[in-house]
Amino acid sequence: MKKAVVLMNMGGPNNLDEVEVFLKNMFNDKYIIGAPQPIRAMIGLLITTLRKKEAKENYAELGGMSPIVGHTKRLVRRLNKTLDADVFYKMRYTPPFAKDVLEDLRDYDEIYAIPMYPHYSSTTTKSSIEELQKWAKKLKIKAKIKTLDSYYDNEDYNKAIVERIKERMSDVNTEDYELIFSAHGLTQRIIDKGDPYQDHVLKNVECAKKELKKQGIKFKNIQVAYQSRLGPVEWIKPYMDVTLNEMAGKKVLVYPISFTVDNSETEFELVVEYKEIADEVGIADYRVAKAPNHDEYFMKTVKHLYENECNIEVS
Ligand SMILES: C=CC1=C(C)c2cc3[nH]c(cc4nc(cc5[nH]c(cc1n2)c(C)c5CCC(=O)O)C(CCC(=O)O)=C4C)c(C)c3C=C
Ligand SMILES: [Fe+2]
Ligand SMILES: [Fe+2]
Repeated sequence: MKKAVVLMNMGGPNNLDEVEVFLKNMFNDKYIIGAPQPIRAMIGLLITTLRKKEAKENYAELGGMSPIVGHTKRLVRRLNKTLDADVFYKMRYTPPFAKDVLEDLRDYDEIYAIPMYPHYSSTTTKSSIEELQKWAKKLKIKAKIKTLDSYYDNEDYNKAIVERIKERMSDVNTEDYELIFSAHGLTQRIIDKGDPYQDHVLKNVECAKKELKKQGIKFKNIQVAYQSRLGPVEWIKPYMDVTLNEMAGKKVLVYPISFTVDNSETEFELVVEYKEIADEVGIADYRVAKAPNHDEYFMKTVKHLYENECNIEVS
């Protein structure tokens, strides 16, 4: 029996020429921009045109590509050494796409598609699974494809979060710090239509708080805020910049709760852009923890998800 694990993520440019491809594909996704065609294409073109120059400059500062690429490849390499399946990854908006990876999986019997999103959202998990399903059908892939919705409450995943917090705070007393769990934002409209993402994020924070307590780690205060707001519409609140503005004179640790793998939203938006706000506001110390990446507890989580939790058959 030939088994493959496919990690599914959003993607990010592999080089500066791919920045436009990334943005175009993202804003052409019906789960990101809900408007029907051709309005969606027009909105997509407008946002891509407005966004691409700054986005390119940001990715240039990150070395000409998204950090998501290297972190994902490293995770795949390490998982390949520990799982009894061959491990691959596919991205939603940049290569390798679902169709590219599925071509390599023609002689496999089972494919375990594991979202790199711990929280379910139509904009991420659903969009990725549907894409995989569509191409599996088109390419007549014989393998059974299995997946799962979310794992924000997995104990090892929450241990990985706490490991990353401990790692960033090893030289200071956590009790002097405010902890902000920063989640990627979503438009309020998507939440109002029933998307469980925010509910899952808040439940994840409760699980992480329990794990911190279990390990005797205390912070001055713990709260949640949402980053990555874009355009003039309402996004879920509180906004990260507003929260930081209330932190003058305080010491702050930010943990990127939406992500299992570091990417431009963590390594650029949180580390560079929000640091500028922190400095302007007069935050006494501003730190950002790493995402789980290849932490041993996260590797254990993926192993567990593959072995026990892929109960949804999609083909
Ligand atoms: C309408 C816009 C967006 C929605 C909705 C959205 C949801 C969403 N995104 C992630 C994870 C990631 N997003 C990333 C980048 C990114 N996201 C948006 C917009 C929306 N995201 C933009 C415009 C960008 C590009 C940033 C830029 O500078 O232009 C990334 C990083 C990719 C990388 O290159 O490293 C991730 C990861 C989640 C989890 C989510 C909803 C739950
Ligand atoms: Fe995003
Ligand atoms: Fe952002």
